[in-house]
Amino acid sequence: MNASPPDELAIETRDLTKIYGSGNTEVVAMKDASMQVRRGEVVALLGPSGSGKSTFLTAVGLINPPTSGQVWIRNQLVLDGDVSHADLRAFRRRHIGFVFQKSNLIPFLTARENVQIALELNGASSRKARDRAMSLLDELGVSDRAGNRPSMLSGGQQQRVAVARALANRPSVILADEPTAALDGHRGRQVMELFAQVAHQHGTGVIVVTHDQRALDVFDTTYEMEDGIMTAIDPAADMTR
Ligand SMILES: Nc1ncnc2c1ncn2[C@@H]1O[C@H](COP(=O)(O)OP(=O)(O)OP(=O)(O)O)[C@@H](O)[C@H]1O
Repeated sequence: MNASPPDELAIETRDLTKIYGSGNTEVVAMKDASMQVRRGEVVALLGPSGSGKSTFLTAVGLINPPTSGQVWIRNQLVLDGDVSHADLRAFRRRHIGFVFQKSNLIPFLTARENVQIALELNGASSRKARDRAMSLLDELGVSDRAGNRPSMLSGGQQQRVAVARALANRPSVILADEPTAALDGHRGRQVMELFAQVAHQHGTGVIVVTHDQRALDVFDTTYEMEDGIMTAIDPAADMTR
């Protein structure tokens, strides 16, 4: 399924710095944050509240550009400081899937329709979108809930549908912001394992911001942020720098 060279980078950030405000109110939320994520690699990003994790994730997600530094996606320079080198909306839709703390599914659509609409918004015909939505739900173990609305699903099932939706357009990268915060330990671990499985199978680079230390063995690499400074805490990460 992954026809690209195995060491191709899904995402790379070079020296991302974000400064909010100026003068007395200046906050350096992120300083020279550099990360490389290979296709198929799953990365955890840890750090206390206010350490800059969301600032990093929203910069990588092309939502909140850095003050300086570069974001590369699939070896293409996309952001250099706040200067865009691509149509960010189109690029985001094509290359990035998001998973949030709560599943953010559309409440009046069924599980299948929630996945299908992501595909249709990207130009797929309704028949193709429907077939792919069903096959993703099947892969994620929730096809039996395809016809149910989110309120009929458990938290873990909702997150599985959210992962299916994030994968729908075959993104290069999935960014997940505390996706297991609303789940108990067992279900949280299952969702983390799912990220690893989909990353490996689809060749997707995954970055998961988490406070959950219990499932860290699922990740290929772990980074930590503290006061805006990001450090790789897995020795293997040094190989990629
Ligand atoms: N829009 C903003 N304006 C000014 N300061 C901000 C803004 N957004 C974030 N900050 C500050 O930047 C720093 C990093 O915040 P950020 O939200 O990235 O941290 P975080 O690690 O994601 O925290 P949490 O785990 O609580 O979500 C904090 O000091 C925060 O107060």
